Amino acid sequence: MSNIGVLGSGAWGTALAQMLASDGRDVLLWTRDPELAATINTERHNPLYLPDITLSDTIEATDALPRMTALDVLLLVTPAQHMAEVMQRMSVFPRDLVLCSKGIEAGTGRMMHDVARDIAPDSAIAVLSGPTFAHEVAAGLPTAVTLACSGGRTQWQRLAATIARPAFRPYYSEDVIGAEVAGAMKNVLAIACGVVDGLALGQNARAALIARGYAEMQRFGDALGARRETLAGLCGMGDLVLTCTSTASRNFSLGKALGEGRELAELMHDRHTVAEGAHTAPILVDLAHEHDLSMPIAEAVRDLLGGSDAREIVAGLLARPLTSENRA
Ligand SMILES: NC(=O)c1ccc[n+]([C@@H]2O[C@H](COP(=O)([O-])OP(=O)(O)OC[C@H]3O[C@@H](n4cnc5c(N)ncnc54)[C@H](O)[C@@H]3O)[C@@H](O)[C@H]2O)c1
Ligand SMILES: O=P(O)(O)OC[C@H](O)CO
Repeated sequence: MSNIGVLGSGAWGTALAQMLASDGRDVLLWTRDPELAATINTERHNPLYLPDITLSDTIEATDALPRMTALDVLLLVTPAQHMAEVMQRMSVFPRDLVLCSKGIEAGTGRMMHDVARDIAPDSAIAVLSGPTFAHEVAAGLPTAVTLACSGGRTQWQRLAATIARPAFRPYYSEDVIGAEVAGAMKNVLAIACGVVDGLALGQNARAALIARGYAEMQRFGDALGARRETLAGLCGMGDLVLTCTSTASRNFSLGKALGEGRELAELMHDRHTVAEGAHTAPILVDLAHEHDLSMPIAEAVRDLLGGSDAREIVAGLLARPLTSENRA
């Protein structure tokens, strides 16, 4: 049986540890906070990020990064902007790294698999992504994800046996870049849909935004070599359906609050949880420009986060010239 660990003890890392431990397996959970490690080990709770779940006895929390090197499989679940700095503090890496964060590194434009390959070139990389609210996974509710394996079927056979549980179904893919494009972009589109909700623009507008946002995802994915069928799957359309329609999404909620007129600085100051789309939107637009792509919804989110007025942004989107639905 593979030794497995999880790097990052926010809501998603903790939920994944709980899911993996649901069959009695030992799971090592790394947290950067020694006090949180002690709380998890003694009280079986993660009070800040997953307060309503009693954690399994077979989860051991640790703040000792060197312990994470001696595993077979390591799930990386830090916020995207912190993955490189945490990985750089490790000198040896497990054979299989499973990337579970959704975002693009600001400043460099690296996707998470680029970061992992740069720092741990000898490990086999997989991406786990899909419609997965942490609290539902932690509660054992049925969930399905894309598991994109750079090491193909051989890696899949190792990982599927390690990660699948009766209520947690990974689906095989080899399209690492597609899974990453989908996961990063859906967060940006969820902010846009939240704004529509905050401005009370209606459900037609939200559906239109999801469909036109999906067209931007396809355009960006084509430029980076993603497969369209990946974007149509769990990690793309599946996660858009979830995140663009629910206030349980941090990205959607952030957009909604902005649409209601709250200030970004105040919203960011008050939060301890991550809304990845806020970090991804500016670099996504930069990358789109590099590839000469039209991505007006991503640009709208970037502008909103930069302080532009939400109603003016919507007016600008609606005033764009009429065009073909299926242009490249
Ligand atoms: N929560 C979900 O439902 C969910 C589901 C799927 C994917 N994800 C993705 O998982 C990733 C982690 O999100 P989350 O929801 O677990 O986070 P979270 O918002 O619950 O918690 C924030 C985490 O960031 C950590 N952190 C803050 N500053 C840090 C630093 N300088 N270095 C390292 N870590 C730092 C905190 O310790 C904490 O663990 C994100 O990319 C997110 O998009 C989340
Ligand atoms: O709360 P969000 O917006 O970060 O979304 C969480 C997950 O990515 C949903 O699949």
